[in-house]
Amino acid sequence: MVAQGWCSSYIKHTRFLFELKENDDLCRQALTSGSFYLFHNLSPLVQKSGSTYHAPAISCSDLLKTLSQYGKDKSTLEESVLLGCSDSCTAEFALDLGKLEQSSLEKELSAEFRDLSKAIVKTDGKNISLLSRAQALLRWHENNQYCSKSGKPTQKNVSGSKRVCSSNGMVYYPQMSPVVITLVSNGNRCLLANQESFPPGMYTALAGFCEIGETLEETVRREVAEEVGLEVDSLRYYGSQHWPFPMSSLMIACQATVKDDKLDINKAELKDARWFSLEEVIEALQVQIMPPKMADGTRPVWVPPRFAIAHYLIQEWVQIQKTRLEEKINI
Ligand SMILES: NC(=O)C1=CN([C@@H]2O[C@H](COP(=O)(O)OP(=O)(O)OC[C@H]3O[C@@H](n4cnc5c(N)ncnc54)[C@H](OP(=O)(O)O)[C@@H]3O)[C@@H](O)[C@H]2O)C=CC1
Ligand SMILES: [Mg+2]
Repeated sequence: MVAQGWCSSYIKHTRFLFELKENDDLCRQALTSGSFYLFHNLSPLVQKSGSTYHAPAISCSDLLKTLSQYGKDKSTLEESVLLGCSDSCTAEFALDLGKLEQSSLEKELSAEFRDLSKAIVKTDGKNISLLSRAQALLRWHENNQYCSKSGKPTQKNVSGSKRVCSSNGMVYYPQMSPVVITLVSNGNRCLLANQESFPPGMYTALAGFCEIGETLEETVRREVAEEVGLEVDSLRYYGSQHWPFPMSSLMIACQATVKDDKLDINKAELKDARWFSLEEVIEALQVQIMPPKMADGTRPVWVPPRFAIAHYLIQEWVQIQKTRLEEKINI
């Protein structure tokens, strides 16, 4: 039985979504009463309110009215992917209208399609995870329209939780690549690195993709050795985050310690890596994103902003250092 009407608990929501994913007819029905987050060639539709962006949820009836202006009908709704549901169990979908003319759509919807990597800085937390998930799912469908074995088209189920090859029945599920992000500390300093591709002045924890067959612990040890030539001594899991750029990754964040502190930087991977004191890290956390150049032409060091798990990993390290210092004073 699908959960009906008002439901508030996490379990009810989860079961409701499970049924929508499994049952095409139910999901088709949910499309006709759902709400929609719209994209245009993977750029989300956002509305500006003050200095922040908000992603509007468009009702099915409003969407159908808009689509009718372009000669489209409710069959277009089936190109959507299921994202989740509201507190009142209204199914939420994402739909990419990239085939329609962007500027006229923006006018019609009184909102703009913005590149997610730029819009994310000004978007509120709940909308960030929703849009990240939506973009990753839409991108995965766009990139997996053919079976890699038969070369024949794959078909999306209604919710978009999988695609099936029309000729050999192979099932494809949306993928994300596991990536470890590790804040290495040698006691009272932590290691932050900068890559050629980063915005100027941005330093962050060491990151690297997991290789096939590796455990997370092995990836952390390998990446730290590969990038800065250090042996990890101890390791602790901190938390995780879905990261949509450039493709979909699951960022797994860890705190690690090393005994040695002599860096041997792999210049093919990193532009720079440095040990930072507690005071330097506190200062970097306070610098705005993309700060202007200083008088000497360089930029102050800054760290990833609040939408990136790296920010919280670095903040946690600061908190631990402060607690240690307080404990020392109290002894
Ligand atoms: N959310 C956050 O707080 C942060 C997120 N990140 C993210 O972490 C990710 C990984 O960091 P990075 O230092 O670049 O990783 P790596 O150190 O693993 O280096 C990237 C290289 O690994 C190769 N690679 C191996 N597997 C993959 C795969 N599945 N997808 C893409 N490339 C792969 C590619 O090499 P080749 O080009 O030779 O194929 C790529 O250039 C980045 O996507 C970055 O955006 C990073 C820091 C903070
Ligand atoms: Mg790396």
